Amino acid sequence: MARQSGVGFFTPVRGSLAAIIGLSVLGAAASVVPFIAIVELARVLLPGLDGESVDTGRSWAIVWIAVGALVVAFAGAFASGMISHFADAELQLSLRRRIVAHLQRLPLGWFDARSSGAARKLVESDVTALHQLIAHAIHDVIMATVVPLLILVYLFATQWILAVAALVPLVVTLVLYIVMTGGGTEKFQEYDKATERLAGATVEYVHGIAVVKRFGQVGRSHKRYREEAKRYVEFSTDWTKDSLTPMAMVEIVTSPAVIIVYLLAIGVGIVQAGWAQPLDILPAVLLGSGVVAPMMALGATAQFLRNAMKAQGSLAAFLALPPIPYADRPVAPEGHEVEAADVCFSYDGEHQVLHDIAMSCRPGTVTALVGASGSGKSTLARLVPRFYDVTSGTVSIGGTDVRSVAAGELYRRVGFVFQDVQLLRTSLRDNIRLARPDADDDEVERVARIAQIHDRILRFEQGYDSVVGEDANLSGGEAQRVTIARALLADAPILVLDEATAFADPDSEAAIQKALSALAADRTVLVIAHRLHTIVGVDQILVLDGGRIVERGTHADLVAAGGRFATMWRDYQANHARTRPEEAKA
Ligand SMILES: Nc1ncnc2c1ncn2[C@@H]1O[C@H](COP(=O)(O)OP(=O)(O)OP(=O)(O)O)[C@@H](O)[C@H]1O
Repeated sequence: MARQSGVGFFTPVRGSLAAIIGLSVLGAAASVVPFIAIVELARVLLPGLDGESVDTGRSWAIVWIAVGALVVAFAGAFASGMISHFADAELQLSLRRRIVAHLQRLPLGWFDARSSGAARKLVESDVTALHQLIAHAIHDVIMATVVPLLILVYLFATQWILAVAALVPLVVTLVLYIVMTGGGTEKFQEYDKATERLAGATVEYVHGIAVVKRFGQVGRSHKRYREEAKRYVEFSTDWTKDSLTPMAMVEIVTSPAVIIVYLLAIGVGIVQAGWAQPLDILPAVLLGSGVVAPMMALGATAQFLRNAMKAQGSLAAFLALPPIPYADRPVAPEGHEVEAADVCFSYDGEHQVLHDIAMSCRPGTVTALVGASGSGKSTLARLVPRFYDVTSGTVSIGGTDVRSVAAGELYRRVGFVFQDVQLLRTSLRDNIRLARPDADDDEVERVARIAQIHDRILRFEQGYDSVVGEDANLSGGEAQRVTIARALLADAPILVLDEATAFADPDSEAAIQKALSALAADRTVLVIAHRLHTIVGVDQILVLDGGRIVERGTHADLVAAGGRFATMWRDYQANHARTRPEEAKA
């Protein structure tokens, strides 16, 4: 499937590719002609040494043909180089557009499960890797095949024994290459793996340095890095050692001087044997080294080609990801009730993460999802804004299946604030009014006040015009309050919230709680609750365990029932009486 969608990659530059191939073949062919011309010129001029008359007209014709061929060779190489760079730019643009268009059609969950680095790698590195293929490799490969082929045809036409002799260095080189690369792709795969492992260990070492230092594990992490570096060096050394002798042999058999002397020796032999005229040696001496030389230039190209193939594979796999389907005839929801009926869900089609979920969240109420880590709270919450589609059953808003609601309509109705806060590298003002770019400054400030972030913003020199990541470096809790302000301004009637735990310094946490309460007023709210004191007053609590709702009711109901929630609450209070007495009492 991945392969199929890769087929269309080059469609926008098909014409240019044909031109590149045509011009490269022409240039390659023309580059051989001057050498043939020298041989032919020798045939015309050398008899003159013996006092015979020389056909000057023919001599000049040959010279002009050689000059013309040189011009064509240079022009062909220049034009194909130019077209290939234009085609490369065009291909990169078209691919980047396809990637971005496809990104927009993917389920939001795809982004959730990946860092932004994954998308960046596709758009930047993988697309750039194709540059070498279009801009250089096609021309190089054509030169490396057409030139030797034409030379061999010419040599066979003039003196077949020398033609066979000229083939020998090529065959020897190919055999030596096979020996050096350990019989094909295996060694390269091993090399790739060693490089990847070393890169992984390096990243882990550099990124994790703060954490490992904190836990006194520097030695361990450093050890892994050292081991991988050692393994890499050992692999490279072994490989180099194994290929040292064949590499030296390749250098020798492909050296033009060696080839010329070798062909001269054979030439002298066959002239002595009376199988050829002295002039018949000239073509092989002049052109013989050209059989293997262009092939040698392919060495560096091969590595770029492998990268390009890999990039093409990952781009094809990405473009083959199924987009989220939207209804041809969207239905507008009537009301803001959120319901789930018989919902089952699996990320991978094998392990079911949610089982037979039924829930109903009425407008103007707050529903809290609680449960152990991994019980499925985030997954269930993410089904409402269609980060993923249910495997079976339905999630609906206002009585309409979310799959039947138009994308824009769905995001207008369902706001979400998750913990992995995403702020854009633009002004705080624009970050807040992302969903409503027409909102005026007063409105932006109003929501920022409610979200408890206004004062903090004013403390930046540029205030609301501070650019995130440049003028304004926000803490996790502050960033989350900016996204709360954004959600307030977007004014979606349904809200899915992930209560912050990651940024739980007491001041920030209290501010976030206040901001969240403001956000919740008059909406249908589904909140993933981690700290139970914050949900004492909510309208209903759904307790999840292993992807099932095992209890539901108000806080008082559930505590009175003495079931799982009651135990959670007791444990929570016991823990927090020690750490945060004011919360436990709440
Ligand atoms: N993107 C994903 N791909 C595959 N499996 C996933 C993905 N996200 C979560 N899971 C799995 O689904 C199950 C439910 O995870 P989920 O994040 O919904 O639980 P949770 O109750 O929200 O946990 P936490 O409180 O730790 O956030 C877990 O077993 C988790 O490993």
